[in-house]
Amino acid sequence: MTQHNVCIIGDGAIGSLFAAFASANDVMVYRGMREHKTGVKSVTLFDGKQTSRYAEDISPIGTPLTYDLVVFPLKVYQLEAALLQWQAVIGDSPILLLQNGMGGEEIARKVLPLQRIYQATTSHGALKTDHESVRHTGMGNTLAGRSLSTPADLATDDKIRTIVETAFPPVTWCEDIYLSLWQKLSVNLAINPLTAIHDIRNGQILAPRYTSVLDALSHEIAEVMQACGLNESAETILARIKTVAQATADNFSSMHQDIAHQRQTEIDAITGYLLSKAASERIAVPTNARLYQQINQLSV
Ligand SMILES: NC(=O)C1=CN([C@@H]2O[C@H](COP(=O)(O)OP(=O)(O)OC[C@H]3O[C@@H](n4cnc5c(N)ncnc54)[C@H](OP(=O)(O)O)[C@@H]3O)[C@@H](O)[C@H]2O)C=CC1
Ligand SMILES: CC(C)(CO)C(=O)C(=O)O
Repeated sequence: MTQHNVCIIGDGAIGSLFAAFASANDVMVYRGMREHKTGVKSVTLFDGKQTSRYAEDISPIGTPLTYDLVVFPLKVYQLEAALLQWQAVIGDSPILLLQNGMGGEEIARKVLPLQRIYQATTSHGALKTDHESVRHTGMGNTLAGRSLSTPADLATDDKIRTIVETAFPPVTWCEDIYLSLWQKLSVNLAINPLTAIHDIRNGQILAPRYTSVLDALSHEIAEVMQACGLNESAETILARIKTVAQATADNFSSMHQDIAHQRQTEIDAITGYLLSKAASERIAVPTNARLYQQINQLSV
């Protein structure tokens, strides 16, 4: 059996988790590190096992190599700089964008017009406890698929699917990853800003005082999704938001944590993305616009 090699850019929480899973599943893992950075040395998995094996740390001025897959598990706002920095080293290797929020594909396509681009979003939880350690805080699932702007190629698509399924299980391979990303976005559009603004846990948005804002958000999101050619009703969106809020009731959302720790939020890739789609489709989204403004007021 051929051993696949995967390069993972950065040593963030999710990237380190991906690397730990991949090396435990016999995938050869290279790590794309910023120059002069030593990086994460140990990942504690959900079952308590510790792991961290990298074939090699590579740098953006290293020798170009073709990888079976290069994973970019970064924030959308870090993506353009990272792609520009790493493009010479990764050559024409297929890439996997792994983040919350939208807009990553458009950014990647501008920098790498001919690259094969795959996309993913995960519900695993991972936390960097210090600059050398990452902890797997919640078992999840990863949705992945070929991006809209990448033409189908059965053999390559199958190979990438096998690599992602082997490296980072469990994976749901999506024939329409654009729809799956939008469905995840619809959840983040409600839970993330509301929990950050009101300083509450995810489950608390189910209280009666948030009923009308959830309803308004769901209707606005549905209208924009429908204008983008996606057949989603406000009722389906609202039900999905409530299901995730219930399932993650005790968690603080990533945006809540970003605001609490005075870090840059992902609001531009979440609500900002919806606002830009709404503007081009001439759809009014006042509730989302208000949350966007409130998050920006809270941000550093
Ligand atoms: N953590 C979690 O539990 C979850 C996260 N996600 C999503 O996954 C994405 C990644 O999140 P997360 O892992 O938490 O974020 P992190 O901030 O932990 O990871 C990003 C990493 O990328 C590195 N990086 C950025 N630019 C470059 C570059 N040019 N070259 C090399 N490394 C670079 C950063 O390094 P540096 O610190 O040096 O800038 C950092 O280590 C986000 O969209 C998040 O919303 C989704 C589900 C759960
Ligand atoms: C699904 C949710 C809301 C879970 O906390 C999330 O993705 C996040 O916090 O960014």
